Amino acid sequence: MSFATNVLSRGLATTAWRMAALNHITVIGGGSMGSGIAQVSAQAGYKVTMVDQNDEILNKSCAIINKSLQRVVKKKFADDPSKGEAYISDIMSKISTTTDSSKAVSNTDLVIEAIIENMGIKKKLFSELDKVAKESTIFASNTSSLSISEMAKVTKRPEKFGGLHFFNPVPMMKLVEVVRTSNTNDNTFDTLFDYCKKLGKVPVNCKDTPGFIVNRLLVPYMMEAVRMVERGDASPKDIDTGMKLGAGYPMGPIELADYVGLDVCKFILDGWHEEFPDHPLFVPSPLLNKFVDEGKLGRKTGEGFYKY
Ligand SMILES: CCCCCCCCCCCCCC(=O)CC(=O)SCCNC(=O)CCNC(=O)[C@H](O)C(C)(C)COP(=O)(O)OP(=O)(O)OC[C@H]1O[C@@H](n2cnc3c(N)ncnc32)[C@H](O)[C@@H]1OP(=O)(O)O
Ligand SMILES: NC(=O)C1=CN([C@@H]2O[C@H](COP(=O)(O)OP(=O)(O)OC[C@H]3O[C@@H](n4cnc5c(N)ncnc54)[C@H](O)[C@@H]3O)[C@@H](O)[C@H]2O)C=CC1
Repeated sequence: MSFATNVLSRGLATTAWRMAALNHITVIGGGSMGSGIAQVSAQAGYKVTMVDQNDEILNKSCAIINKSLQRVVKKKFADDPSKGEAYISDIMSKISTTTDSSKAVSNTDLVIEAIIENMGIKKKLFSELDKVAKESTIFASNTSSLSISEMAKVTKRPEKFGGLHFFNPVPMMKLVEVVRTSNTNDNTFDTLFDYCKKLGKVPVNCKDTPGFIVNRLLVPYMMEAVRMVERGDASPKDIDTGMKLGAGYPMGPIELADYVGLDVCKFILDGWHEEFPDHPLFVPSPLLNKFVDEGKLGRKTGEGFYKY
C-alpha cells in the first residue's frame, strides 16, 4: 500500500470509527416537519418509527407522506409510471407509527424531536425519553431557534445530543443545519452530519446560537414584513410580490409565514421576545396573535394572511 493510500484509508477508517451505525430512527411529532423527516429517512433506506399524540394525527401524517411521494414518483418514474405504486409501498413499509414514545425509543439509534416549539414541553419529553432509550442512542431536536444545550441539560447524555434543523418542505429543501453544543462529542456530530448526507441533503455546521444561521437572518426579515403590514405601510400581496420579483425569493415573507404555520411563527416569536426582551422588533405582534386566536394558522387550516 502506498503512503498516500495508507494515510487515506487510515483517515477514512478513523472517521468511520467515529460514527455510530444508524439502523433505526424515531421521529417524535408527525406534523409538517416530522412527517417530512420520516419520509426522507425512509427514502434513504432507514427504518423509521413516527410518534404522535393520537392515531388520527398519525393517519394524517401518513397521508401527507403519501401525497408527497405521489409527487416524487411522478418525476422519478416519468418513463414508467407503473413502478410508482411499488416504490411508494416500499417506502411506506419502512415507516411504522405509534403513540407510545417510550416503546418507540427503547431500541432506536437516533431520536429526532419535531414537536411543538416550546422549551418546557421539549424538556419534559427529552427527560422522559432519556430514562428509556439505550445509552448509545443519539438525541436531536429540529427546533427552529430554541437552545439545544438547554434541552440537553435535562438528559444524562449531553455529549450525545445535537440539533438537526431541517427546512420546510423537507422533501424539497436541501439544507440541514447540524448544531453542535459545547458538549456534543465528535462521534455524535459526525454521525448526524453523515446521516444528512445519506439523505441527499447538504449539512452545514452551526453553533448553538439563537436562530443558528438561517433563522438568525430570516426571523428579523419576516418580522419586519409583519410590522410593515401592521403600520399600514404595504399590503401582504405587495410585500410578497416585491420580495419575489425584486429579490428573487421563491416565496415572499408573508406567504412563507402562512406556509410555515402562524402558530409555529407565534411560538418562535414568543421565544425570541423572551430571549431579547428589549428588542422592539420581537415584541408580540397583535396581528399575528389575532390570526392564531381565530384558528387561522395559514395553509394548514385553509386561511391565514391569505385564503387557500
Ligand atoms: C409574517 C409573520 C411573521 C412572523 C415571523 C416570526 C417568526 C419567523 C418564522 C421563521 C420560520 C422559520 C421556520 C424554520 O425554522 C425554517 C424554515 O423551514 S423556513 C422555510 C424555508 N422554506 C422556504 O423558504 C420555501 C420557499 N418556497 C419554495 O422553495 C417553493 O415555493 C416550494 C418548493 C415550496 C414550492 O414550489 P412552487 O413552485 O411554489 O410550487 P409547486 O407546487 O409547483 O412545487 C414545485 C415542485 O416541487 C414539488 N414539491 C413541492 N412540495 C413538495 C413536497 N412536499 N413533496 C414533494 N415534492 C414537492 C412539486 O411537485 C413541484 O415539482 P415539479 O416537478 O416542478 O412539478
Ligand atoms: N413549520 C416549519 O416551517 C418549521 C418548523 N420547525 C420546527 O419543527 C418543530 C415542529 O414544527 P411543525 O412540524 O411545523 O409543527 P406541527 O404543529 O405541524 O407538528 C407538531 C406535531 O407534534 C405533535 N406533538 C406535540 N407534542 C407532542 C408530544 N409530546 N409527543 C408527540 N407528539 C407531539 C403534534 O400533535 C403535532 O402533530 C418545531 O420545533 C418547529 O419550530 C423547524 C423548521 C421549519
